[in-house]
Amino acid sequence: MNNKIRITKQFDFETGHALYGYDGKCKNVHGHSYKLSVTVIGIPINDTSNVKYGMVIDFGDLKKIVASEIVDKFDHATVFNKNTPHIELANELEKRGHNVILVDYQPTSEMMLVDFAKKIKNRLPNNIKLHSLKLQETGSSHAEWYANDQS
Ligand SMILES: Nc1nc2c(c(=O)[nH]1)N=C([C@H](O)[C@H](O)COP(=O)(O)OP(=O)(O)OP(=O)(O)O)CN2
Ligand SMILES: [Zn+2]
Repeated sequence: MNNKIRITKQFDFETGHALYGYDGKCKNVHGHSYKLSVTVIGIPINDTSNVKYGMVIDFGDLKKIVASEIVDKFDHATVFNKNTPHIELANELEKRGHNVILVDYQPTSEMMLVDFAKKIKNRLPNNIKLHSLKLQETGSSHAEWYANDQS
């Protein structure tokens, strides 16, 4: 029987951002201890001679993908929307040796998830699908991306 199983790994990273044009305190540069949960779905490997026997994907291999695409880049970096005047601040910080990420979206939890989903999907083997992502920004706020919600 082909039992589809979802597996989840959680990642942590510390990232700064600012919401340009926002009407609240998050228009200021500030940071979060983000928690990202990545859930993939697939059929556990059924070949007893495969070193990954019984696994959908080795948690370690999932970690390598998410670390290289997201955690290693976003941890201790500050994210700015490059289509706003924050580009000047970003350029100045970069000039002074700070770790800056320029994106072409407002760096809310929602839009970061859209970016992360695309990056992770591009790296997964064909037989494994991205099921969902959860990005926890504060103790009381998180956003979720579900493959089934996308049209
Ligand atoms: N839909 C969204 N709303 C807000 C986002 C976001 O990404 N998506 N982001 C922010 C700020 O960046 C920041 O995260 C503040 O969030 P908030 O939950 O309001 O944080 P507080 O600590 O002020 O909330 P408490 O109610 O005190 O827990 C704003 N909105
Ligand atoms: Zn914030």
